[in-house]
Amino acid sequence: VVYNNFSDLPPKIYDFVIVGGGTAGNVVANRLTENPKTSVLVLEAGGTNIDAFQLDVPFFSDIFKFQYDWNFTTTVQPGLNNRSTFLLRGFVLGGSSSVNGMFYTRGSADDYDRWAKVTKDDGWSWDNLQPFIAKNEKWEPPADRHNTMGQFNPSVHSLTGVNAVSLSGFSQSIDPMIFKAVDELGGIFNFNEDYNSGNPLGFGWLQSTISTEGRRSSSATSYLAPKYIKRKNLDVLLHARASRVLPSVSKSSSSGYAFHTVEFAQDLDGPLLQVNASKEVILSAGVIGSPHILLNSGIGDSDELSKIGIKSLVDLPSVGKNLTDQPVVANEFLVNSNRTTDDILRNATLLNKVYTEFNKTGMGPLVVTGGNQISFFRANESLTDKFGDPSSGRNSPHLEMFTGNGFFGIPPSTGHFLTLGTAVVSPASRGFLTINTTDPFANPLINPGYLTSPFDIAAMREGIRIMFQYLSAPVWDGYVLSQFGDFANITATSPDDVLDEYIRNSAGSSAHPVGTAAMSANDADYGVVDPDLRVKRVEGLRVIDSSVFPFVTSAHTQAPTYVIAERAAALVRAAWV
Ligand SMILES: Cc1cc2nc3c(=O)[nH]c(=O)nc-3n(C[C@H](O)[C@H](O)[C@H](O)COP(=O)(O)OP(=O)(O)OC[C@H]3O[C@@H](n4cnc5c(N)ncnc54)[C@H](O)[C@@H]3O)c2cc1C
Repeated sequence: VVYNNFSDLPPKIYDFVIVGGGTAGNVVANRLTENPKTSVLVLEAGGTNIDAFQLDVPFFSDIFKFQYDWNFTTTVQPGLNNRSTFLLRGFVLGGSSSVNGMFYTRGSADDYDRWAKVTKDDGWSWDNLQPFIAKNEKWEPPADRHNTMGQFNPSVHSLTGVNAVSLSGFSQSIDPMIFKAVDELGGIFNFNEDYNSGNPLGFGWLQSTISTEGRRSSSATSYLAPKYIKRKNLDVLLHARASRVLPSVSKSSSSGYAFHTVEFAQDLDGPLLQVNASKEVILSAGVIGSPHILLNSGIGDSDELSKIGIKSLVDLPSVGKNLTDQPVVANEFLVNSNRTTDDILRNATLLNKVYTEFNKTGMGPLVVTGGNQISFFRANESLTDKFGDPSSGRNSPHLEMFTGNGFFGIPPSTGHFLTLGTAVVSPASRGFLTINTTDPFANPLINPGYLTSPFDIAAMREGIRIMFQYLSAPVWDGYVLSQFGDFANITATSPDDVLDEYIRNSAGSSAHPVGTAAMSANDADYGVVDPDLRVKRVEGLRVIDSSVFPFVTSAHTQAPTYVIAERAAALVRAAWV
């Protein structure tokens, strides 16, 4: 049952209280309540009262996201020519899965094998996670029911999971050109039938968390679908923003503390309320929310906490550290075509027409998120020889290039565009999150650390040069007219300092931050949670969300977050249920 007011909740002690009804939190809530004897309360800071138009229509996910995100203050970024940047997060039931770009990318097999190695838990390896990938994914035909033969490998997909995944349901005018260029060029531009097989390198058809009806599949629409949310043992309280977890005495934990109580507020000026969990509190408030709650609660670097007047209960210096995001640059080209997505956003009559089509049929240009392809590349060995290799292995990319059949974001008033975005998906840079006040509802301070490692800026330069190499394919002659904006004077042979200036003026977040409450081996002297995602040195508290990634996967982060949540739910069930 979904509640808006604490006073309406039934007077009972829940077995588990999950903080955050986002991507991971809803998976855990769903799986734990499969057992009718287990009761779960989810506390979600956001609501559900967001315009369904903008939540459901795939095309708008990246355009209107700013309206729904909790724009945390970030410190000015020295690496980005002193610009401030925002880290976007979903602030609504479903969390970031309700507002994200819906790309479904698992990363490479090596990414997970590295997790297994650093945690000394083989359960996190690619092979051992396959059942959890399958429990999450429900492969569906694309909205336009086109023939998908050769566009994906069915043997690496699951038809039986909860969260819908499909290929693009609308073919775009540039699709044939994208793959013609691949044929013309060969080499690193090889066609990859399925980048989700564990070997992502090359060019493939994009897979997205979109249903056959052309709708967004978020953790709210899938894991909290009506058949699940009606369970008597599953309650969700909206507009409930947790401030702290509160300690009690523990005889079994090395810190002497257990955390079974969550303090929260429904109205930031209103009273602080409390709920208890008889078994565990699970933090699933995301890469910003979870470490923020830990720090507010006195769990973090004891020196840093003491300095701002917070009583340190558990000295875990890794809380908030290791923040890893993937910097991205959207490179814009003016093109000789009016069959791009730009006019949809500029012409109200056209938008109305395609929206009516979408509403009636679940088809048309609104069932794509901008582009239909994705590609992944290794950086040249000279870079990894010089700076070391931050990737997880030889089959893992350092770079992504995505294609957009139009401008990335709101287009200028004239012109038709092709976007070729470049991102460093295996970055070496690390940022951090901290707090500077005892007010638990003040925004945390975030420094994403983009491009602070020399590898990352060199890799981004290489990504841009790879993009120019790709555009040298004959198929683009006559289609691409010129370059746009700050990018206008950049060439493949621009000197490094010119490229660096462009990159530092243009790069931003790909919205994939992870790692601020990272898992590590039981005997490691760093890390925040153990391989079972229990907060180290305390009793009764786990973190299950994207903050536990020890390293970012070399791709977008929702699929791995779902996989973490599926396995974590099984670990919790094994411990208790
Ligand atoms: C705009 C955007 C675009 C993206 N595009 C893609 C993409 O195309 N493909 C991809 O794979 N990944 C994408 N991502 C990243 C991906 O969606 C996230 O990595 C993933 O969803 C994170 O899941 P999570 O469970 O860690 O956190 P979230 O899903 O963000 O869930 C956290 C939840 O906790 C709630 N919360 C936070 N603080 C509190 C508190 N104090 N008390 C109570 N509740 C709280 C939030 O409201 C939220 O519901 C994108 C993300 C964004 C924001």
